[in-house]
Amino acid sequence: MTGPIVPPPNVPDRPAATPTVPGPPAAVEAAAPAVAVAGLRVTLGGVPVLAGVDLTVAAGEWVTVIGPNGAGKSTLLRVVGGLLTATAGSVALFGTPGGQLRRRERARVVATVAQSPVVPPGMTVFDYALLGRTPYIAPLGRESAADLTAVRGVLDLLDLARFADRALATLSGGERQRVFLARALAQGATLLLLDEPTSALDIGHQQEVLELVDRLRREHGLTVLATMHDLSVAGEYADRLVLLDGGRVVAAGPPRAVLTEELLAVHYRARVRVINGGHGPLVVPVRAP
Ligand SMILES: Nc1ncnc2c1ncn2[C@@H]1O[C@H](COP(=O)(O)OP(=O)(O)OP(=O)(O)O)[C@@H](O)[C@H]1O
Repeated sequence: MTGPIVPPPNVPDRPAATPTVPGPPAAVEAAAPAVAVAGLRVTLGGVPVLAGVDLTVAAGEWVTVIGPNGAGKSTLLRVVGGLLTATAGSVALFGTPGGQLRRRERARVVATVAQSPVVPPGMTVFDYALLGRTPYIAPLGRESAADLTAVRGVLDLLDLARFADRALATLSGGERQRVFLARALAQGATLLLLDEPTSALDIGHQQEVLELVDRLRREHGLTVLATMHDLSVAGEYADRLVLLDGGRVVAAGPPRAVLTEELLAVHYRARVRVINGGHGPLVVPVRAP
């Protein structure tokens, strides 16, 4: 990305839910956590995937869920984003029970970048990012000039303007991953759910994208709930890490408390060295002697 980073036009100025969200008065909403998950259980195909998860994310906070393959990280994000219904337990977004949010209202509050979103065949990059504006467009209506401006702004922000007219399917994996994020930012939601958002990005674009998200968080009150496999990067950007294993939270706290050689040996069966980094611990895999 070149040039100054500017926020997309529809990212709200404050972290609390927008007036479109039903529920308690604004003063109460502002104090409510962005995400409050309690006793969450999910059973899929007869298998317990989440086995009683509690999780709170404060408004404006960045929390990253880590854990080995199959731990339940994506499932947790899907439930928080309203894409999957829990077997038991509760989810509230900015103080409003998730079940009370209608689809359009939810889309103004929470935007999800899934691991492998479905790409409609033949759709251009611009039109895909424009899908993020759906919650603001009346049924059977057309997008407004403000919607088009918002999409252009987000594509500029993510260094994607030159791809605007290209079919999304013709982009590289990393370029496409930035387009998925563009659609989520165009949505202007206050809560961003990022499931492995940088897994296909080169190290430079990885830093640019995460710095951009962090800047939007600091300057515009975005709340971020992410999953990541790169533990060093997870620790550098998150205020808190939540370590999930077997559908349960087994550790949670600041990166220094969670990224320890002992915990990573037990839960990832990994041999690592943890060293001090600028913003958080750095996790270096080491071979057996
Ligand atoms: N529809 C389903 N039926 C049965 N099991 C499922 C279903 N969907 C997911 N699972 C299982 O639930 C578990 C958790 O999956 P999930 O994708 O949440 O894990 P994850 O922590 O995100 O993993 P990864 O790091 O590999 O992306 C896995 O063991 C997965 O096989």
